[in-house]
Amino acid sequence: MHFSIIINEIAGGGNAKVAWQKVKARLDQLKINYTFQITKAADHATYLGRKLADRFAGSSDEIVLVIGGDGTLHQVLNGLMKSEANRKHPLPIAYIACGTGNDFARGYGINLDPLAALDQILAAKQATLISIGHYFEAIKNEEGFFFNNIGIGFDASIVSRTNNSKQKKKLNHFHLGHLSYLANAIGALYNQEPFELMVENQHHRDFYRKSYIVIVSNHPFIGGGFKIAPDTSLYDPNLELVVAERKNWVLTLIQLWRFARGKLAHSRFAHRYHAKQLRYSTTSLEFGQMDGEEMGNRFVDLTFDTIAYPIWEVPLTKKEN
Ligand SMILES: Nc1ncnc2c1ncn2[C@@H]1O[C@H](COP(=O)(O)OP(=O)(O)OP(=O)(O)O)[C@@H](O)[C@H]1O
Repeated sequence: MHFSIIINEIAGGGNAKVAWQKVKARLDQLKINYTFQITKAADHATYLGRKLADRFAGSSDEIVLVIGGDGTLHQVLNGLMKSEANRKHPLPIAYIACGTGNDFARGYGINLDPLAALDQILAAKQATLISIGHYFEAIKNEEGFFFNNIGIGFDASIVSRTNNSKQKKKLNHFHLGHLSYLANAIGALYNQEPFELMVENQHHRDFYRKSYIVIVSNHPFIGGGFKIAPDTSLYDPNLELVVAERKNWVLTLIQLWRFARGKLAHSRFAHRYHAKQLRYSTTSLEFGQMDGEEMGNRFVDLTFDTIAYPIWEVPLTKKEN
């Protein structure tokens, strides 16, 4: 078995660099066969993923190991999936989570200690098939894949603020990335105007005039551990869409309180869709995020479904997680 490793050393405010030193020492000690590349710029991981797929897709003894945060994982996946060969015979991905939010690690069951995560990878005898999100955006004619979630509006505005805040680095140092998310949520509230949304689910259309939380999830967690979609999992081929409308401050505060406690989806203050295929569109420019990566300010007409993807890592049991 050979591991092609992609490392984003700046993930988690530098956590990934420290993790990589430990992992490298262990790999050398165990005489594991590997090569590695360190990302040199934003989005470089997409390019590296594409190159690996071009070279190795279809090979049965090649694993792509990602060391970084959810954003790096997202980029590597999308780089790999740019290759037709990888779509037919996907290279398994292994992951050591060293980011700020680490939502995929929570959703899958990956120890946040890098050496313990490496043990989970080395213990795997076969790949575990999970469900990942696939989207097509009709206005810009773009498609891609996501492990965690895609959000527009409020959530994306938080991501943009969190990614650009100095506070993130500080809180990250104390492993409190989710607090940074929460702090920026308050700031985002002041700037986020509600917007019109059309949701299509099995030929039925719903219209929301004042939506502000619109999140499609592939597993329960967002923003460093908030449970936005408690009823879906990486083994469920369905996605979960949660829409919340902004009507007045009292309702907004109740919604956010429920969001923070992981209880928004099941409350009467939100609308929830659980389906294998979904579509939604906006009529105004809105910020978007995918797996914590910014999509920019744009109109969207998004169609979603899921596909299976192999992960080379023994998941933690519910008790261990
Ligand atoms: N050498 C580099 N210089 C600048 N940016 C980089 C470099 N390598 C990667 N990046 C960027 O770093 C960003 C953050 O990476 P990532 O999302 O993995 O970490 P994080 O934000 O700390 O974690 P999480 O997404 O789990 O909260 C990505 O958008 C990626 O494009």
